[in-house]
Amino acid sequence: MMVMDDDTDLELSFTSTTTDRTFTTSSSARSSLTLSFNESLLLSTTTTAPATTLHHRKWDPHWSAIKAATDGNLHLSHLKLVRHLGTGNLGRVFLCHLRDCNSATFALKVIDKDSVTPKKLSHVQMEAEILSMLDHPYLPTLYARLDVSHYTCLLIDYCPNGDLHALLRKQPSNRGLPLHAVRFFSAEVLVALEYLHALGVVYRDLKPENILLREDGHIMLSDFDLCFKADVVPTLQNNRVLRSHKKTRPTRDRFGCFRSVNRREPDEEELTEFVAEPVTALSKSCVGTHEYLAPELVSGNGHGNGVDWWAFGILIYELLYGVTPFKGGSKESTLRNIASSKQVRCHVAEREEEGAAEARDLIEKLLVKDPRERLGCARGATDIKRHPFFDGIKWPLIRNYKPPEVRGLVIKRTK
Ligand SMILES: Nc1ncnc2c1ncn2[C@@H]1O[C@H](COP(=O)(O)OP(=O)(O)OP(=O)(O)O)[C@@H](O)[C@H]1O
Repeated sequence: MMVMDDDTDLELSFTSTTTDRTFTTSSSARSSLTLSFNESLLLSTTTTAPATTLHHRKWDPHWSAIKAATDGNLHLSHLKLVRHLGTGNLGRVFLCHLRDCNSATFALKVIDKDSVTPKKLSHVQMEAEILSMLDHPYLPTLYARLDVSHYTCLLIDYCPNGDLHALLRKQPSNRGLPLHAVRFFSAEVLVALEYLHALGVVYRDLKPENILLREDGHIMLSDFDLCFKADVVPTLQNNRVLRSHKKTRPTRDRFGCFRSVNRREPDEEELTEFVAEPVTALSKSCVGTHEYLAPELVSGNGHGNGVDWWAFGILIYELLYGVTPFKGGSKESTLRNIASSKQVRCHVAEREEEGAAEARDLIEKLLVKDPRERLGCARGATDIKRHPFFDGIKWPLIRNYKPPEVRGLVIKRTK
């Protein structure tokens, strides 16, 4: 790869490999492309910047750096490309920073619209549209969309800590992450999915590769090209819930003996809860990554919000055990395993840490073949958050939790 950063021209050329991790990808051929932006192209840039004043991260120094460097109107010429970070289905991603401020780093996703199929072009539109809607700490901020000639460039947050897939591979004997880390990362993913679903966005591509890690160790979900949008009607629902799932105590039977099985305290309370779940979402296009596809996606008879909750179950499983539960010797056999699955059993070597039984129970409730019976499908994250695996998490404070210390994760602590 070669990167040239002249003050007037941005030019780079590289050889890259397209990936075929997703179901929609057919090509795994190497592609060699040259990108060059000359003066006339730079002048013809159309910049679409989201309304910064409304953004919850308006205090973010990235916004003020952009404002200071550009008078608010960002062009490609304001950016200095540093290196190629990776190549995806749609385009290439570069690390860059503002020419006038090298501490303000970003990721620039560059899509050559002339080199993608009409179907992939619709994925580009979807990704740009979804990104422009997002305003959440676990999701990327779209600082600008730059349309230059036949290129669309999306300027988003840069995550220097890689992704959860790479982090998993750094664990001893590929045995999964420590349980407290699984709990932390899956709780953050749950909150990100909750937000997406509240916007009516079904994500459809949950997997460790798409969970990037920010400098501070918190997650950032990426890749929105396979999403679909649906209607969502937020409601307030009254629900009877147990005060605490762990409140059990031995009870005496009528002969005065202690029963061997603990019974739950009937300690219920009525709660009014906010539910915003796209329960009527329906799509028939089969997209996603094989090992993460829900049975209804594999059968192709239509699917909705439930595919994300299934994938959430696969994710927790993979983070815990280092493998996915239905993986076969080939993509076809993986799909067969998913289609024939009745009820998943966590058969891999048991983990003994505290909380492992709760994790297994949650996985089993998420990996239910019938989406109507699957945890999360009816009331979304509201029900999943209440599962004993997440007991003790103070959800409104989760953004302030300290990320776990995990081998291979270097966290920059803020003072
Ligand atoms: N914001 C980011 N910060 C750091 N690295 C990133 C960022 N976004 C993408 N990358 C890197 O660039 C690579 C390509 O990302 P991209 O989102 O284009 O495709 P992808 O993750 O391979 O998914 P897909 O092909 O399904 O769209 C990723 O694998 C990742 O390594």
